[in-house]
Amino acid sequence: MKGVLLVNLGSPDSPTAKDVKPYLDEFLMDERVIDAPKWLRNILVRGIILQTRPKKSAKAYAKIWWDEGSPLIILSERFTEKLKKHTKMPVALGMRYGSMSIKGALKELEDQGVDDVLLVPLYPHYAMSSYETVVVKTLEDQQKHFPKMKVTTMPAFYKHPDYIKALSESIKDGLQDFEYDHILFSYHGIPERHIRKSDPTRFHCKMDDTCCKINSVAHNTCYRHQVYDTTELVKAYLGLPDEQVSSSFQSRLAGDPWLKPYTDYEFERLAKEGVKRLAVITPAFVSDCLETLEEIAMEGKEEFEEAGGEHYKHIPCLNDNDAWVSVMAKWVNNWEHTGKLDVVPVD
Ligand SMILES: C=CC1=C(C)c2cc3[nH]c(cc4nc(cc5[nH]c(cc1n2)c(C)c5CCC(=O)O)C(CCC(=O)O)=C4C)c(C)c3C=C
Ligand SMILES: [Fe+2]
Ligand SMILES: [Fe+2]
Repeated sequence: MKGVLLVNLGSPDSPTAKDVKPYLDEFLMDERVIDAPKWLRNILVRGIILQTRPKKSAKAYAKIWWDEGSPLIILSERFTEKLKKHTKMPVALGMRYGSMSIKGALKELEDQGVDDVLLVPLYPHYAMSSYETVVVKTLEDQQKHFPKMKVTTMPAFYKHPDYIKALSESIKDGLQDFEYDHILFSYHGIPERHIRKSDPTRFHCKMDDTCCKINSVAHNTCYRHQVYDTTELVKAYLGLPDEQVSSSFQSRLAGDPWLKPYTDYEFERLAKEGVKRLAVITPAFVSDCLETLEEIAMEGKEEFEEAGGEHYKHIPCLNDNDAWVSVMAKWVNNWEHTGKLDVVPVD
């Protein structure tokens, strides 16, 4: 029997340093997130980052935590429950890190008689630290614990017309009561090195727009290329003028160069250039989470206003938006009936 496995990133069990520490340990010790050799990762993560970060992160989590729990978990669960109503297949939700494991979700599917699984990483774009690590971990767990199961993976859907339409319409709704001078598309950042590592040709990605205009297989795994595609397609769908839209990258850690421009610098630049009314959207995330609710909706607002901006609005992620649930239902039901995944045309 066929079934669907949705996987998102995960959250700590509570917004306390005690629970944030093991969660961050699992997250940052992932070789696809901090891609240093294991001995160096140990020093960087356990010897340096985890000495101070859990306390700081717990404070940030406490600012956005809901009575029911982590927003990312609750919103992913709401999406899952709605999707279940649109498909006859069993649907389970797992998280890459934390206690809602992928293995547990696979077991839930197995208990319902599922032996043919459609894995849906809940990320629109391919990055080794998000999409790829979900696929690798799911296949590892499947081979180790459910060897008779078959797993098929949904490709990154960053430019699928159905996704672009749902995202654009949700942005339009979010902007109904907000007159903006500028819309900033703020994507989660990654180290530039990850882009080079994910380039199968080794030479294509130049970290600028010149490479993106030349068709290449590299784009199938290029996070930078894919996020700029999302921005351009939403811009075209909504008929937004070039000069009122830009993209940037948030949430970097200290050390390596990460994808630029950096979101916090953009808040300052835009305000200094006279933007008074700024709308920010965060399409690297399908569910609101720490990075959108704290870093963008709270910290970003302060940074923009301190630099001279006057009105600021964070547009929510797709979360359990009905049109988005219908799109996912269309894709998974199409796979159930035809075995095909008409998701993203590759370059
Ligand atoms: C090397 C560090 C990190 C990389 C690379 C990275 C990529 C990446 N992350 C997401 C999505 C999310 N990240 C979230 C939180 C978060 N991310 C990092 C580090 C890297 N992420 C850290 C240390 C944290 C924890 C919080 C903190 O201490 O600041 C979240 C939020 C989780 C939640 O519970 O709400 C999401 C979602 C993507 C999509 C991505 C690559 C494209
Ligand atoms: Fe992250
Ligand atoms: Fe490119």
